[in-house]
Amino acid sequence: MAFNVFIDGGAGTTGLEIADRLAGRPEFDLVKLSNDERKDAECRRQALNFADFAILCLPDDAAREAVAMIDEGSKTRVIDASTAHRTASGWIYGFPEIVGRPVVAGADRVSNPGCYSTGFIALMTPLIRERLLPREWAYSVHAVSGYSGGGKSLIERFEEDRDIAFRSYALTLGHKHIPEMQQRVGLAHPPVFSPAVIPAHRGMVVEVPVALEAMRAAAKPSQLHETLKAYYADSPVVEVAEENPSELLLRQSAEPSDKLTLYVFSDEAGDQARLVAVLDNLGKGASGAAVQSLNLMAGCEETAGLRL
Ligand SMILES: NC(=O)C1=CN([C@@H]2O[C@H](COP(=O)(O)OP(=O)(O)OC[C@H]3O[C@@H](n4cnc5c(N)ncnc54)[C@H](OP(=O)(O)O)[C@@H]3O)[C@@H](O)[C@H]2O)C=CC1
Ligand SMILES: CC(=O)N[C@@H](CCC(=O)OP(=O)(O)O)C(=O)O
Repeated sequence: MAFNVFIDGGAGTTGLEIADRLAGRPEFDLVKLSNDERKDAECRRQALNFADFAILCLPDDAAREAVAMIDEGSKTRVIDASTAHRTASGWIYGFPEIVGRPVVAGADRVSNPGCYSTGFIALMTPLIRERLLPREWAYSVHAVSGYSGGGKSLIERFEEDRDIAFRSYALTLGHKHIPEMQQRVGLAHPPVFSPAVIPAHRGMVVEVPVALEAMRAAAKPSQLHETLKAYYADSPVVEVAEENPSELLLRQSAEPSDKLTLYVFSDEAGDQARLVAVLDNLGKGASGAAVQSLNLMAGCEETAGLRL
């Protein structure tokens, strides 16, 4: 028998991409609300309680409201794509490579990682756990995202104003992904985060520069690379590049992808490195990650429906 899946916010950017990845999957039946019903509280409440799985693709407040609509003792299991529950107790962080596949598989409340956080956490967690980089350092993170990362409103803005070549933002600091970056990696200080948007629909580069010599790190870049490679050796989604290209490009024509690729670039002496994650903000950064968690929770093959 198929599982009933309700995507609350299913008409939005993340929701539509999740539906695409579930299309043609006999294990899942989508519970659909009409355009008139999709924001009606009673229709949503019924769908949320009827579903085996509710995937929330909503702004944070609406995601909190949706969780509150689920009756106590209801069988509904939740995957929340918003920021609302990423550091909340009682929620499992939906990053199977980091928290463990069985942990996600057995969870009833899963919070999907933020897109930028996905790149940062993937790069940093193995290296901090192995004590190759210090927890106490004040790290910086630089990133660019395709404009679909800002949902329908940012898509509209970039598609109307074709003159924007680059948009740096979060200039008062304190971006909403910082708490999950710090907490999940276990850092002593919040990283300084500088995100930007480029005129491409999708795609993301997240970079952490590490001054290995200055921070007296216990490792050279080759060890960082080997450690990441060993950590993700059994992952069908995360790959660690064997060869370093001379440049990294995001393409405006990029197709959806659920892969996450990690690089370690360094100088010849090995005193400095640039740790870089390349992903699709709508893939492993959002919808692909949600489907990966759903697969594990439903007992399906981890990568079913993913674009790898
Ligand atoms: N886009 C991305 O790359 C990523 C997004 N996310 C997160 O996923 C969530 C969804 O984002 P995204 O898909 O980009 O956003 P969109 O703005 O594209 O979609 C949000 C959808 O939610 C609907 N909605 C808003 N309020 C309500 C409500 N009260 N009841 C029912 N539906 C509602 C909107 O309706 P309407 O169509 O009428 O506006 C819209 O369809 C957000 O929390 C976002 O931060 C996470 C990682 C990456
Ligand atoms: C380009 C852009 O605007 N990106 C979004 C983050 C996208 C994402 O990961 O969303 P959530 O953390 O909300 O789930 C932002 O910086 O707010």
